[in-house]
Amino acid sequence: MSATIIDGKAFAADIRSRVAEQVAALKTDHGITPGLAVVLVGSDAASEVYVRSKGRMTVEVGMESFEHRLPEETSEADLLALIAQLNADPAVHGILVQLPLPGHMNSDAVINAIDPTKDVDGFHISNVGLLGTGQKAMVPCTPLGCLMMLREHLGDMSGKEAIVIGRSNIVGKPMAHLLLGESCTVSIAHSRTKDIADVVRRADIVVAAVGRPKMIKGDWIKPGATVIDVGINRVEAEGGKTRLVGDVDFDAAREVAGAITPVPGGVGPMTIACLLANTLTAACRANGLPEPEGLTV
Ligand SMILES: Nc1nc(=O)c2c([nH]1)NC[C@@H]1CN(c3ccc(C(=O)N[C@@H](CCC(=O)O)C(=O)O)cc3)C=[N+]21
Ligand SMILES: [Mg+2]
Repeated sequence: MSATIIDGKAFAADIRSRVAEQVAALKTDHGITPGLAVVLVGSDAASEVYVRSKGRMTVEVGMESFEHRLPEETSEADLLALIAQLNADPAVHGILVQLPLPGHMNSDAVINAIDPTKDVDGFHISNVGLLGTGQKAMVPCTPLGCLMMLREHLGDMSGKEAIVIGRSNIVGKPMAHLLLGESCTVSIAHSRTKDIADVVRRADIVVAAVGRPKMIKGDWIKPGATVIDVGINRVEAEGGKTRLVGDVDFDAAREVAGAITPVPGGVGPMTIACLLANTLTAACRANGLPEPEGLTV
């Protein structure tokens, strides 16, 4: 039996159209245009691609896009000064500083300088604390996108065994909190986990976020499990080309799983859609308006 393929690309397009509708209403009813500022320090080729597609989709949903490209050698003080300026700018409702930052910067200090109400990545310690205590937070975009796909596909997740593979602050840890919020029994596996295949085999829900191509094998998957593949790994392909593969061995896992997300076209597009949803949420909250429907946790 072959798994249902969860179409993140189509789901993301649907979320963006719902965001666009609510942005239009915000404009006509309240004269507010949500604005998203993206800051890119240095010129990593992959980062350039993401920043461009974020900028394009921001404009497509009717929001204002502010792009700030700073040279690699920018000082941390100069970056902090830009963040202070964006924090104070009423036209900017969301701020995203593209990670990773150059090695000479203290990323924690930079992220924690963002006004937490504008922190659409949900990486500020105050948003991490709010999520960890079950309070209203800005939720990191990738885990939020994964949760939306899981809810759509599974509905009630109460009592299900969930495993998150990877313990990063960006995906693994916030994902585990979100699954706890759905009343799953949650485990986090990582590079030191013993007998990881057996641990994964118990899970009804698998979220793979390790950043290692095809690490999760087909025979690690419990028959019928739902598999969310967060990995976006660029690997060499035939003819000197490159292609994207996930953290899961897709061809093998799809023969066992009940449902699985593809790479590309799974989690990646959902991440960007959730960034736009978070920016809309931030604009609503900043103006004392109700939360957008169906776009927050
Ligand atoms: N502060 C910060 N926040 C981020 O959210 C953030 C970041 N820094 N740094 C870089 C990573 C990476 N990231 C992606 C988003 C969408 C796709 C995406 O849409 N991928 C497409 C394929 C794109 C392609 O072909 O390269 C897909 O999976 O279908 C990929 C990667 C967000 N990141
Ligand atoms: Mg790890």
